Amino acid sequence: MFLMKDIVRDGDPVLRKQAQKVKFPLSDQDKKLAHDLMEYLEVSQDPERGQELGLRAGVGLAAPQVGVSEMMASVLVPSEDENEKDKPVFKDVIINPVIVSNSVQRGALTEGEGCLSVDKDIPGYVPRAARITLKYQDVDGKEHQIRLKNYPAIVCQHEIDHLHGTLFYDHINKENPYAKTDDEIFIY
Ligand SMILES: OCN(O)CCCc1ccccc1
Ligand code: NI
Repeated sequence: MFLMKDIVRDGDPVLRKQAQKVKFPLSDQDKKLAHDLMEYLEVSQDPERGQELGLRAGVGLAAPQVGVSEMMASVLVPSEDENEKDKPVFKDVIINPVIVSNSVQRGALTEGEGCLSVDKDIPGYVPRAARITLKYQDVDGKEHQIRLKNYPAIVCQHEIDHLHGTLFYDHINKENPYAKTDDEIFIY
């Protein structure tokens, strides 16, 4: 079980490295990593258990954030309404993910982004592709190619950035953090 003490913070070089492709079939170590990356999200999103363990809630967690420079990240975007808890909008461990295409249209979260590896709040819009076509392998090595939009698309781009050594604030406009072009959509 990962705890906050296991999460690498900004400044550690592992967060700025290009992660290595994961080989299949997964080693026992990689199987455990995939499980633990998803377990963190599930527990951190459970109010009682998350609080009890002092976890910052997260909708994604990339292997480099726990010091493992491999192309693997968990994503768990819960459904908006509470009583649909067991039907998340997107839930999977994405391995060797590739964004095969993205919309010209950009999108950003109105409240900006945060990161479990960045302790301070960094305000500003994080412009991303509004829609993406994502190709990845799951823990069984099965290839998936899916189209994502809105929050799941934003989260997956945030996680895939981690695998290439990019952090969310790298995308924030230095001159005007809230600069927006007219065709940008805003989510949430
Ligand atoms: O890398 C994931 N982690 O730092 C948790 C935060 C995830 C996240 C937060 C806001 C927008 C997109 C993704
Ligand atoms: Ni992050």
